[in-house]
Amino acid sequence: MLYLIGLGLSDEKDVTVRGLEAIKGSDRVYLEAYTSILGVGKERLEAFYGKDIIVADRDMVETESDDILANADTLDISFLVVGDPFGATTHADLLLRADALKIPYTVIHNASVMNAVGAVGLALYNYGQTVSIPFFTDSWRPDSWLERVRENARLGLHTLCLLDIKVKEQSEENLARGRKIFEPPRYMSVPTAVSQLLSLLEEDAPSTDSTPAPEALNPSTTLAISLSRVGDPSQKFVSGTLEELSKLDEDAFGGPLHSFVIVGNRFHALERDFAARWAVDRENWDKVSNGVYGVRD
Ligand SMILES: C[S@@+](CC[C@H](N)C(=O)[O-])C[C@H]1O[C@@H](n2cnc3c(N)ncnc32)[C@H](O)[C@@H]1O
Repeated sequence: MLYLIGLGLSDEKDVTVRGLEAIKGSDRVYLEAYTSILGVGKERLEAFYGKDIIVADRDMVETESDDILANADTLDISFLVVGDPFGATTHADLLLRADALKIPYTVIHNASVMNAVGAVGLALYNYGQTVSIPFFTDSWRPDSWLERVRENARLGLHTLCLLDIKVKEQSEENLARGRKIFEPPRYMSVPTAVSQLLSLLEEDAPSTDSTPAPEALNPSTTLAISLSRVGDPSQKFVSGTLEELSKLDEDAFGGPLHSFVIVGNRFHALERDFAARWAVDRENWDKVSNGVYGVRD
């Protein structure tokens, strides 16, 4: 049996009782370690679960899934995913492969950033498409996600922006020379994401749609809410205009992981008042949210 197990968002104790029982009974335990991280390292998980853990990087999951699934028709294999196994990344490939090999699987769910984002105060019902913001490079400034944000904005819907994670990346030189030397992991912070967004807005990249929506995103009147380490005791939320968030330094948000929400242009009064609690500048929040934003029933 293959168990696909969500670990939740914070530390080793967020695993569910069913998840823990499955892990304890497994012959091999893998930890998917490239789409998200917990606030604690693998050693803490091993000590709590009483099991050795094999770290599965992207390469292993994408190209060696048959090794992960080896003998899973007679043995029990656990594949651990931070958050929920279907939160953002689906791991559908692994399940399809298991299916093709006639290996039965069980999914054990847990909390995900996709539902814990509710903690910032905006109703989950009022979110549109989620986007992932990739790191810009010197030669590549991917912006297709911005059109998704604008589509949501036209409908008055909020956008959850998940931020890029780079683990086991090779420098161009090491890649070219075939050297398996990896750069330190990088987790995109809110300041980086907001400054990338503002630089795209400055360029005013033409929309592929003729609807005149770009004005829906404006540095001084678009509200956003950051969430750092949601689900952890150290979690932190900050709300304000894009401009206000861009002026804060990294310390205002603390360590990874970070996400942020671009508020749609309509607020339910409860959403507005709840999210006001994290405002950088409460007076400005009230001015923008009451003056620029519409009201949702
Ligand atoms: C590809 S998603 C993986 C989601 C994970 N499977 C889940 O269900 O939560 C990873 C991104 O989600 C966001 N994220 C995950 N956990 C978070 C947390 N605890 N607080 C804030 N953002 C988080 C970060 O932007 C991170 O780069």
